[in-house]
Amino acid sequence: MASDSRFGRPGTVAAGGCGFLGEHVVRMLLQQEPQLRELRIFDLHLGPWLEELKTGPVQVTAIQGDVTQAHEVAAAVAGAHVVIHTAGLVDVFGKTSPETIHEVNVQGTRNVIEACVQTGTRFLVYTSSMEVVGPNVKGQPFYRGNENTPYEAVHRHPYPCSKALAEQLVLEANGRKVLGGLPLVTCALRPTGIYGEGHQIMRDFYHQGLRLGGRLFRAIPASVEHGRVYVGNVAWMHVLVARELEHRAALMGGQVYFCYDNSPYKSYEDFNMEFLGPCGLRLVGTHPLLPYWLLVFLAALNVLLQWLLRPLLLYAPLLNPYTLAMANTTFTVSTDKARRHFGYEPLFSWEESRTRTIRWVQAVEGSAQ
Ligand SMILES: NC(=O)c1ccc[n+]([C@@H]2O[C@H](COP(=O)([O-])OP(=O)(O)OC[C@H]3O[C@@H](n4cnc5c(N)ncnc54)[C@H](O)[C@@H]3O)[C@@H](O)[C@H]2O)c1
Ligand SMILES: C[C@@H](CO)CCC[C@@H](C)[C@H]1CC[C@H]2[C@@H]3[C@H](O)C=C4C[C@@H](O)CC[C@]4(C)[C@H]3CC[C@]12C
Repeated sequence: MASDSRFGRPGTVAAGGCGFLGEHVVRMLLQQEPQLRELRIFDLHLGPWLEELKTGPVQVTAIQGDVTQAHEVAAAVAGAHVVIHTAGLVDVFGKTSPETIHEVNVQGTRNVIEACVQTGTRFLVYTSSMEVVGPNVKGQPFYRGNENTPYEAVHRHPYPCSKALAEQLVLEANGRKVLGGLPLVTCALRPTGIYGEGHQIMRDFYHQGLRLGGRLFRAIPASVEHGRVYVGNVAWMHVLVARELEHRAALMGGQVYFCYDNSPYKSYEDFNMEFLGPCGLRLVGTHPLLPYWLLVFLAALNVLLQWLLRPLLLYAPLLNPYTLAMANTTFTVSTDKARRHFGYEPLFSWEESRTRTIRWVQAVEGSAQ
């Protein structure tokens, strides 16, 4: 099949295309890629919204499959031009075993790479994470750093460990010969905390606020900056990379890029209030209402409760030692590498990202007003 974009781009695979980010990637591809002829959406759980896509000009195929099953991945990837791999298990709450996280995130990514090599797919875009860098186990701040900022990237938690290993596999695969003898071109994108329509944790905070009578209580100092990026801009960056990898293989192959936009630098809680505030919630306190040692104690208690209750039920609250450390450690990026390498500019301004997110929270059932 011709891979010259003048004749239309043959198959694009969106692995994990039914997830929070994946759905935005799929919709962005359909909106912003006039050359797209065929889109395969590969996911363990297919969403009902896929049906509406099947009537458009692009041939959309939904494939229910598991990235841990090499043959299923190979069948989905065969003959495709590019794979955008956003499939993964995002779990920092102890819902899933470390073995399963490793299996899906690391072995799953290995299967995607091998599928590209065996079937002759030349371009692979991988969704990595800021957590490949940090925050590290020492809780050292990463203040407006870029892709070259020195930082001791040491992790113990299964999720960042799996993302780091998978990213390494993807970068090492750059240049491998695929079926037909041409080199594989790979690239990893590292979003910070993504927000926007469909963000489950934002939904959880909103519901928690409603349960607490329209209030949330400050737990993290306002001075701790946490990197956030709008889902539409993350999706746009994936689409641009998928498009440009072919033309700028020498420059972009084997590279990592932080995902960034013009979202403001704020603490995790203050940032959430940009959306939850206009939906009727209030963040109580200018300083943390509980002393840090008590939060550490409660986080440790939650781990104990999770362990004790495991035979009976899954207890996975937002607060645990890892999420507390993440929320309490400054980690923000400031970079223009994506602009320099492939002309990325955010598609959505901060105002638009904010408005869209607020509209979505307002539409989430039940309003505080
Ligand atoms: N959400 C964030 O803030 C954030 C930040 C940085 C990086 N990321 C990365 O972005 C990617 C997408 O994250 P998300 O927030 O959209 O998560 P998500 O859970 O909403 O989406 C992941 C998708 O992968 C699919 N999936 C899971 N296991 C699978 C398997 N075995 N086989 C096939 N599909 C499987 C899920 O069904 C889901 O549709 C992940 O790789 C994650 O590590 C997310
Ligand atoms: C102590 C609580 C008081 O309100 C606040 C807890 C907040 C945490 C639940 C979240 C703080 C930072 C978040 C993570 C961060 O945004 C980046 C991530 C990277 C990505 O690859 C997956 C999601 C996440 C780990 C994200 C998860 C939720 C937080 C830990």
